[in-house]
Amino acid sequence: MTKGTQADVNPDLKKERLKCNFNIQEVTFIIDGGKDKTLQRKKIEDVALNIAASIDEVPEECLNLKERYDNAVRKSCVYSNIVKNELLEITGLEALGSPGLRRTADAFFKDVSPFMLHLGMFVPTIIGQCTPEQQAHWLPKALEMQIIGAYAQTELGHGTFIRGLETTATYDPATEEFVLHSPTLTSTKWWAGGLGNTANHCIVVAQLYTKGQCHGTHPFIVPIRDLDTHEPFPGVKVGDVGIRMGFNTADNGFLRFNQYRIPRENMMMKNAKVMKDGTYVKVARHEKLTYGTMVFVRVTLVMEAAFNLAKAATIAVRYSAVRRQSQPKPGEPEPQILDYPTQQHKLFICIATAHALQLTGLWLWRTFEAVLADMRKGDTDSLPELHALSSCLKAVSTSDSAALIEQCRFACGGHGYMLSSNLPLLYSFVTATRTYEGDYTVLLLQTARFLVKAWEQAESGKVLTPTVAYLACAAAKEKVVWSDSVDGMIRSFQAVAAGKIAACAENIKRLTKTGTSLEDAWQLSTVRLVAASEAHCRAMICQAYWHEVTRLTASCSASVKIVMEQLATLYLVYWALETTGDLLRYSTICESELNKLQLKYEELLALIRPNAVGLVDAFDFRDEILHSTLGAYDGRVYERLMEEALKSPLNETSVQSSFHKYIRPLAKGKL
Ligand SMILES: CC/C=C\C/C=C\C/C=C\C/C=C\C/C=C\C/C=C\C=C\C(=O)SCCNC(=O)CCNC(=O)[C@H](O)C(C)(C)COP(=O)(O)OP(=O)(O)OC[C@H]1O[C@@H](n2cnc3c(N)ncnc32)[C@H](O)[C@@H]1OP(=O)(O)O
Ligand SMILES: Cc1cc2nc3c(=O)[nH]c(=O)nc-3n(C[C@H](O)[C@H](O)[C@H](O)COP(=O)(O)OP(=O)(O)OC[C@H]3O[C@@H](n4cnc5c(N)ncnc54)[C@H](O)[C@@H]3O)c2cc1C
Repeated sequence: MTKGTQADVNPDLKKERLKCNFNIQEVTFIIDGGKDKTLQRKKIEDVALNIAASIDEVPEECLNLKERYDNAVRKSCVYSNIVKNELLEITGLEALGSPGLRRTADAFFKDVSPFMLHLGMFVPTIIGQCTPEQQAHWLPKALEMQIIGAYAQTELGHGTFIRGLETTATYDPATEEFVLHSPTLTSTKWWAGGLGNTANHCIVVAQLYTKGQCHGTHPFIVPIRDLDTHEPFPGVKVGDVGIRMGFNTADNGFLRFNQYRIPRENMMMKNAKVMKDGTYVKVARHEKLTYGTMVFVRVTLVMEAAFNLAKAATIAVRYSAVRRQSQPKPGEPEPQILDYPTQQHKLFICIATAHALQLTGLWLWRTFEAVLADMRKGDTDSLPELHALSSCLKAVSTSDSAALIEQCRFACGGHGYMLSSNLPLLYSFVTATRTYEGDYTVLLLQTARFLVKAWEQAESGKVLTPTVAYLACAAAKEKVVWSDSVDGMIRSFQAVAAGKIAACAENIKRLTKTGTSLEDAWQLSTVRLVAASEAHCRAMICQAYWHEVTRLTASCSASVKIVMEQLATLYLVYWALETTGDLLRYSTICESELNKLQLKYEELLALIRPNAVGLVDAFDFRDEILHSTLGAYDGRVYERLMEEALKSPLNETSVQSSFHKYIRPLAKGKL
């Protein structure tokens, strides 16, 4: 946070900060995952942001496409040197996934670094899919930036359906090489970040053929450009996919192979090997371990969703404290828009959701680490549950985050539409997360597979894994008794999820009994399955969020415990009100209880109101990271809007050349 002197701060924001009745730093520690994490993050920010402050002479958005890309590469090189020489020194390799690194990256790039996928997927895939010997070869080069990599899985014709990928890698035992080939237009690799112009290496997911047999998709490390000249190698055709809604500095690319050869050792061989003679050897115990990088990234995307939403909430809440509009009481001054309950309704759920996703994301990360530890011992039993968990949480968190960031933009009125508010860019960046790394619907359907199986196990009295244990109680199929206590609301959300899952299972059973194939019965139930999966995910977020708040505030000051619990309760009540139809169907809630719930919601808005600015201050974003005229710590909104407007290239001269060329001749009838 760039606090400046108190004299510079907008008086309304100053008053808001005096109203705040809890210790902001304690909340920051909770959100970061502990005091040590906060201190480490701040240390990283202090190192990196000194340099970031002067990194852009002209605002990114005023450059043309090519200039923006070149500028992003320049900044990426500066930034990766800082990462390599200074930040990794602070925390070791762990820094790659640290919040400090994520945050400081945003100070350098308003959009996205073309190196993001190198650190975000290329390096993690080397760690997850290579043997120790392969890691020893590739990892130091990647970390030293001697090579830059991308992750090319998606093709023009297929993204979701990985088994349908068309690129082939055919083993030739005579030369001990794989021959990579793109047999059709639709087999062209498409979308990989960093691939278009930046990367010289690429992880390519291709159908593996050896001894005339196809063994399904496997990952390969493929050199695509000469390290000195950067020219693509013969047999490689690579380029940019064209202008996108966002991600325009991410360098998303396409890639085609024409009988292109790589050494046998470039197959990533942790989970499967091809021997010199072409014999295929499966090493992994679980069929889907080659999908490991996707699971890893889905897990990280939950906290990524929280992070971006927290930024938008900070911008919109600070702006709403500064902005005054309308005159609800004649003769009185215009109120701060934050005083309108409708504005509170738009914004406090954003703060609460950012907390819910961050705390759930930290819990998911710990679960991921535990599953990874089991897998290192050869035990893959908990992988299906992790896949189900990470799939639905990735889907719901990214979808909620995108929708609420857009809500924050609406909450800022016209000024929210300015690029300088940073809300449009944030939205275009986050809305992509709903699609990449697994589309929303597709991932919810993956979780649904797990849920239907779990329901069948519950019905037959089998022991259930922790995240679906609630289904055992629901097998009685009676409406749950409604209570507006926190536990009561969570039980009701679980009853809704269980009821929906049961209805799906019954529908599938009914259809198959009357002669429909299982595949068709599944398809005919998918609208309900997605809804069931979403309800399960919501119940899980509510439970994890409340559990974490209780655990983490046990040793906090009373005021912090109160404000954290108010927010968590708001989240639960909000979702109860959003899903009243479901509650009426699966719980005993009635009209009077719904009215009581609405009142409780409105009371919570009023209780949170004095702490709203304190709560977003607790996200602890420095101005260099927020990049927003509306959201800076000092609240000098109007001054900043004017300063940014004056930087527009259209203000460089008072008369544009187009006036003399077109408008004047038009007026004189000479055009
Ligand atoms: C200088 C540096 C600057 C900055 C850097 C700083 C910071 C950056 C840090 C952070 C930034 C944040 C993020 C960065 C990361 C990425 C950003 C952008 C890029 C995105 C990249 C991509 O999108 S890569 C491509 C991703 N693609 C997908 O996700 C495809 C989705 N499809 C699938 O996953 C699968 O095809 C499918 C799951 C839908 C179906 O698979 P299929 O093989 O057909 O399986 P099924 O037949 O459906 O199921 C069979 C059983 O297998 C089980 N299953 C499926 N998947 C898994 C799995 N992953 N794990 C375990 N089990 C799995 C499934 O449940 C079935 O089980 P049953 O028991 O039911 O049979
Ligand atoms: C900004 C961005 C960056 C990306 N970066 C990378 C990258 O670095 N590397 C990489 O390999 N890929 C990358 N991707 C690709 C991304 O992973 C895919 O776009 C994503 O997995 C969705 O696949 P698709 O595009 O094939 O969509 P499709 O699967 O064609 O989806 C289209 C529609 O069909 C529906 N649908 C599809 N299958 C089913 C089904 N079985 N049941 C019901 N509905 C279905 C979907 O819900 C969706 O509504 C990126 C994409 C974006 C947008």
